Amino acid sequence: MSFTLSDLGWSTHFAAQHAANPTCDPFRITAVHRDRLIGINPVGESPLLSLDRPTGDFAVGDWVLADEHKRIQHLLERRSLLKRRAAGSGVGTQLIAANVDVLFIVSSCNADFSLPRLERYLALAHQAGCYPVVVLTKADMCSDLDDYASRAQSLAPFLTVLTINALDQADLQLVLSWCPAGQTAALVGSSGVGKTTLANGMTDQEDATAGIREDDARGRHTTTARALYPMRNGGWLIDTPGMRALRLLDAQDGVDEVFSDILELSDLCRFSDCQHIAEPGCAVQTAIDDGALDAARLERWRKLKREDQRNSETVAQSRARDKAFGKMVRSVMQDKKSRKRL
Ligand SMILES: Nc1nc2c(ncn2[C@@H]2O[C@H](COP(=O)(O)OP(=O)(O)OP(=O)(O)O)[C@@H](O)[C@H]2O)c(=O)[nH]1
Ligand SMILES: [Zn+2]
Repeated sequence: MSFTLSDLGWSTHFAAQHAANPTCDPFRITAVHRDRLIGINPVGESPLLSLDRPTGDFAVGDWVLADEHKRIQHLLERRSLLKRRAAGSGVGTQLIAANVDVLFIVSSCNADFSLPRLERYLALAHQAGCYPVVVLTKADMCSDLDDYASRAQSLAPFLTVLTINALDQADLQLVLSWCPAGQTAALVGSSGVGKTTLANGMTDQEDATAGIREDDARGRHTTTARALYPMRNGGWLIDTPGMRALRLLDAQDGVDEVFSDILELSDLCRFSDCQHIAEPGCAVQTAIDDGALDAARLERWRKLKREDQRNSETVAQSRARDKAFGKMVRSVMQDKKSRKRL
């Protein structure tokens, strides 16, 4: 099956960048490996080489320009980027997906439903530059559906909230209609809410699990996991293990956007550095007293900001912390040694 560039999500945003380097061919990245990348274009899918930069600089969904030897010459400016703090103790950034138009934030109409969690994901969507759509699954097993929907809706006036049964074809069509042909979606949400069910329902299941066959360096056929799947309606779905473990990273702007009501109130506080605890003339506390602002929402905002600050700790800060820890360990060891000698 072949796709045109616009089928693959190409737009004037990318065409303008290609115009500056017309001798190169555009490819959309479908998989990122340690030593190479896989790209797709109207001719088909093929391995691409990155000579100047590590493959970790690229994300599934990226558009690149490659020369006739399939060497990547340019990474095109992204429309959106989902990233996370790399696993482990390092402070590196791991790119998760690029050029995602719609982020489906999946939760279910049961115990998983949690406003703080939805807010986190909303902040993430804003930060990345994706359009958020809240999808509440298991509607068929819930008796107070409107209650869940209106609580989610209360997070933002124009937030799109869908309540669906992920096993129902008509409901799947409704979800798909929010990511039309040529657009790219991704799913986030906790374990068990129905992401796999949705992903399978929105894509051609066989195709989604098929992977890519390619020749490795020794000419052997290998099958590698693909991460960009065509959806039934001509849209695309990015699904990677990293996508399932997203945390907030440098999401300050996103957090501020989700809690813009609190920020607007803060502007009215008497003191510009008001902590909204018990200061005189605090507009935030007044709003809580008046019932205009939920105290729990203020608490959630604080928690999210703290978490974000920790996650955004700079390399220097983290090194300093590690150094201080190393020093402490050494002095304890020294202490032990000198005590042994006694
Ligand atoms: N009745 C009903 N069952 C659903 C719905 N969505 C998902 N399920 C079921 O819930 C279970 C979990 O769904 P999954 O799709 O595996 O959830 P997941 O989010 O992919 O979970 P992880 O793979 O752990 O990340 C499965 O048994 C699904 O069949 C729904 O809307 N209605
Ligand atoms: Zn205040």
